[in-house]
Amino acid sequence: MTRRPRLGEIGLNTGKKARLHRILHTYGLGNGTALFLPYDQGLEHGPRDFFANPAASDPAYIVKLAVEGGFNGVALQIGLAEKFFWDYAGEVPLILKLNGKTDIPSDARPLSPLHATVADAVRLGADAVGYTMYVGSPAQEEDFAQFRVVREEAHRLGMPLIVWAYPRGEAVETKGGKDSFYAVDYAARTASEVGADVVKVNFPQPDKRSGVPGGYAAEFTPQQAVDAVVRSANRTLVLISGGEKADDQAMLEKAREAMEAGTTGLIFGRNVWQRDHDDSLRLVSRLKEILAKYPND
Ligand SMILES: O=C(CO)COP(=O)(O)O
Repeated sequence: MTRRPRLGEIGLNTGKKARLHRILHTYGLGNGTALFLPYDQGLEHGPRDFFANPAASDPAYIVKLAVEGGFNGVALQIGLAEKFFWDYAGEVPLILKLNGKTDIPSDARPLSPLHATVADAVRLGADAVGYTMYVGSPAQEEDFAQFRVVREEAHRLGMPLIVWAYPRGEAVETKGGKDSFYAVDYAARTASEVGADVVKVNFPQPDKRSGVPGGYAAEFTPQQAVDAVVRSANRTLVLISGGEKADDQAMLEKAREAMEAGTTGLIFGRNVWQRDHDDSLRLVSRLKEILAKYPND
């Protein structure tokens, strides 16, 4: 296992350190791990994600679930944060997603435009901001320029910056696919190089190409692949996302492998809220049993 970086050694300014400390050590299990509830799928995928559990289309239901489940944070876009976080402010950390897009246009030139600022996050009492970066997109240059402005503002205001690092674009598809180990590993490295405090990646899948260089060997076990991703992220903390709803056993195994490999935590949305309320909380307790085994100071 790659040793997960400690908060005290990742070069944060005071505001960033205080906020990340609150997220990791005051909320959730308080043991330095994190379980986040993301809720930007209504923008990113549209209403179809709520068909499995219509109650989840109500943001108030989700923010309450984040409090009841003892999450380390709930990730919302500005519109929902302004209307629904107020009732629970202080009870669960807010991660304000600053950019986002729909999946209606073709994915030829993925770029996620900004809808909010770090100053909005401060006003709303957020403990972190989230930025989606499409690594490898033909619009990467614009993305990097947009990100630089956010990074500077986050630094100035002492706000931890979490990058949702998504490999995207035609070039990525010819190099193993967006969820391949090559692409996820590169995205984690990119996020750390450009200044993310925390990076969120999908669980890496085996590379579909044959004859890839040794470092991307297809014989890696899933856990070895995540281990390499954590190493690539170096002093940027790594979160693994849940993805589409899958079998519980498979999800729990994914969570265990990720934590065993040295990730700091999990960001599971659809797998948590695309089921009824009590079932969501049951899965959350099982995920927390896993996190409890990997404390971090
Ligand atoms: O971070 C995420 C979306 O913003 C991950 O969500 P899912 O777990 O639903 O894939």
